[in-house]
Amino acid sequence: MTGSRSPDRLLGRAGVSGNPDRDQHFLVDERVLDRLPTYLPDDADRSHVLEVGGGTGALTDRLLATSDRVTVVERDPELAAFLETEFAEAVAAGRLTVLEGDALDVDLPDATASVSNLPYGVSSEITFRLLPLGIPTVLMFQREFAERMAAETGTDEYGRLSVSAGHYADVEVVEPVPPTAFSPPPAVDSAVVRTTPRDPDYEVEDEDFFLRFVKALFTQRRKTLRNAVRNTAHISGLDDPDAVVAAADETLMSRRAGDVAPDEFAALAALAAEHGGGRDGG
Ligand SMILES: C[S@@+](CC[C@H](N)C(=O)[O-])C[C@H]1O[C@@H](n2cnc3c(N)ncnc32)[C@H](O)[C@@H]1O
Repeated sequence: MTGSRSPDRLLGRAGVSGNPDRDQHFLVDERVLDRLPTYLPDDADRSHVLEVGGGTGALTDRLLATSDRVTVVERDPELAAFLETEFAEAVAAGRLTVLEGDALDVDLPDATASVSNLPYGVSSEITFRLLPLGIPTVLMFQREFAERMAAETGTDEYGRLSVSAGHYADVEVVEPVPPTAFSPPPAVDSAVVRTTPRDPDYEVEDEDFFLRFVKALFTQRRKTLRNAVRNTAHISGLDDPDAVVAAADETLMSRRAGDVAPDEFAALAALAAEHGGGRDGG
């Protein structure tokens, strides 16, 4: 039977209690666990769902109940072995694959969606592996990170994280989650974020340059873009920042990074790339 395993019993059977030093805070609130898969967009393809950080499988169980196939990545060898045993039936039926390894290194499968209660220590790096896959995701983050990721242009929280995430997807905070929902409880509040992939108005050919360029401009978020482009050329790797400023729209150059939307950054990065951006930055 799937979708009904008690998180407390799973913890007991696995014989673990969670180790914060290993980013292990297990979700024990069954209502939150039950809701997570339902936050995927209605039209999401649930044929192959990726879960990063399987733990003792409380979420894996719910994903098996709501999708055809699940791949779970788990770095802790003991937990990966436990998942194989606990869900042996689903593994044998080809409905569950357990990948033991670091989610930052493993080859990710061609999943159609991801639902994950992420290890917070590496949540940013994992997110920027997932978003370029162009699949819908439901991800648990530290609340402050979630709010910065979903922030609207022009707000105090809007920054490079909002631009980078907003370039790939529409991002919404769908549920705040208190520390008491986890065992052991983390020191911070959490929140669930839904990302729905979008077709950006401007394609970015060199993603690394785009992310570096945005990061550089936000180091000078109170300056006009005109000054920020010039002052941060050494960070972004622009050969000829004056040429970029001259070629760009004058009104855009008079605005500040915090008021510029993701697509406008992408267009500016494309223009910068034509003027030597991305060749030698780092
Ligand atoms: C926050 S717990 C979530 C566990 C479970 N999904 C739940 O909801 O209770 C994060 C899990 O990710 C695992 N983990 C930590 N760092 C990881 C990494 N770099 N790659 C893969 N798994 C990782 C931890 O061992 C832990 O099981």
